Amino acid sequence: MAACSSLSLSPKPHTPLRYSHPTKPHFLSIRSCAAPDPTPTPAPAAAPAKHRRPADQNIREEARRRHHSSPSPHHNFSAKYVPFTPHTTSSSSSPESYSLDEIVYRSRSGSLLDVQHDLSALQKFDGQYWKSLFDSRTGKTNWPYGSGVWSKKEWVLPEIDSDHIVSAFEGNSNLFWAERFGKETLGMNDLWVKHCGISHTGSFKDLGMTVLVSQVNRLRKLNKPVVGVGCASTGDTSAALSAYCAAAGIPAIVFLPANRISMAQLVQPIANGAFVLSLDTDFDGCMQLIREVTAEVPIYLANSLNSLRLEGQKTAAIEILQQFDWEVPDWVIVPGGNLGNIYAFYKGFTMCKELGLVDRIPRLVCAQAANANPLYLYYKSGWKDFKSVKAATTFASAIQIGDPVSIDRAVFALRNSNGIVEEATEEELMDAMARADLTGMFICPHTGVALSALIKLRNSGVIGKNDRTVVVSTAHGLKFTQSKVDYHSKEIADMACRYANPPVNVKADFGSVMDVLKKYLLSKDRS
Ligand SMILES: Cc1ncc(COP(=O)(O)O)c(C=O)c1O
Ligand SMILES: N[C@@H](CCOP(=O)(O)O)C(=O)O
Repeated sequence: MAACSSLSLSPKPHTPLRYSHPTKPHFLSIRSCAAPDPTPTPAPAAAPAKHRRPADQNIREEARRRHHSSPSPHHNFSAKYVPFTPHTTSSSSSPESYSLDEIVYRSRSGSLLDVQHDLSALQKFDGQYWKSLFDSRTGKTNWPYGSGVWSKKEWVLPEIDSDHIVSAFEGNSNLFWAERFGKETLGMNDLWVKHCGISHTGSFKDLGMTVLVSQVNRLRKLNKPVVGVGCASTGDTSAALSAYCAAAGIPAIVFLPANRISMAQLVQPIANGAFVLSLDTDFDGCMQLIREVTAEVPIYLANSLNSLRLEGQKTAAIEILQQFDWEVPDWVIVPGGNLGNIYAFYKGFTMCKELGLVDRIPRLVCAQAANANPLYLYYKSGWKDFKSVKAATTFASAIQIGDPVSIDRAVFALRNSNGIVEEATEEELMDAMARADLTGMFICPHTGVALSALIKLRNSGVIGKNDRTVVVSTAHGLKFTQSKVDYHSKEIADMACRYANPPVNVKADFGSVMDVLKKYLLSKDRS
């Protein structure tokens, strides 16, 4: 029932909805209409273009020139890898550390790593300084600061040369005021959806991938042995990795669980020229394999096990604060799978507090699909008994993960933010997605999971009606259209699909059209 696909790229055999297409001219005929006129009238003499760069210059070179003429005063900011432990704080010192130019994913004891910034160097500047700096860069075309991630470069990868950065000017995503959904579904007036999926490859993964691929680009320039970059994926990490690697001319290798990701996700790495392996296993099996392969071959590991990714993802949290003019929301709800993102949000909020931009952090909620809920079960056990699960099929296919690599990071983030874990059944997440869409959004099933968590916490009174709440939307709904087609066709076993809105088949004559239209308008009149 979940969004499935096969590598053959053959159309799905069963297409429940039949929308009729108006007859379109063949694309060749459109092209011939637009063919250049053999005797074009001469264009009027163009006015001299203002602010145009000479043909041999670009924004990267401008940044390089700016840097040479006035080198950045921030040269003493630095960051390194330290082992992640539940007691790691941004200022604790560890005897074990690694340069970010080393290729290392785990500590000597096998724990995860964390990127630790030199907080005392950053603290030489007050909160107001950082706010003004970030605000001054937002949404511009200056390389690389126009990116929502690189506008926070000093807090992300302070030492990388801007010239090595691979960016699509990601971030700066819409913080959408969910006015109608908030009011009609939950009686809330301050509900927001952070649309991280309205982005370069259609998910929040772009935020971390620009950082990881930029660092790989640097490593290759430093002649480190990196022949390519690889990941296991449920479809979004692979899309982001492939796009950024294609932009940089670096080989990308992606391991995908066969028939478990959407067609739109599958075609992304294919189109971007990645080496795509479709494996007869689930995501956890792909993850195991990529870890074994990257231990043998100099392929750099791009999953969030690699803490570099989280440095980019944390900027979404900083961006939310920035968008609220540095006022802290009460709640932030994040759908969780491999569990890197919930920690990234915690880290972004915490850095803003430690560096004096805000005085508290929001409470975090991690939302899981009930069919893939190891964190939820752990939370319910009072954090006593973690067991990985065999993740079952879910419409929220990108979080169909039973053995999350960042489990320790997630627990740390939730404990330190007075956080909560919720879960959503298939029916709950699909209904929540449909209800949000009916108020003008077009969200993915994972965002449906987060909205279901919100509905539960609001109904139980944990989240108050005036609480400022942000739901993080992690991918674009257009990547998951099959789930919406299934829902609106009411073709899902054991699901009422209460908010389905199937098209009406009607005879193509005026009388028949008027009959159904009148009925529809009357029903609207009564509602
Ligand atoms: C669309 C989408 N939402 C949510 C998640 C969960 O993020 P994380 O794995 O960091 O928990 C993922 C990937 O896992 C995803 O692709
Ligand atoms: N949803 C992810 C799963 C892998 O997560 P990652 O953050 O560890 O790369 C995907 O799209 O692959």
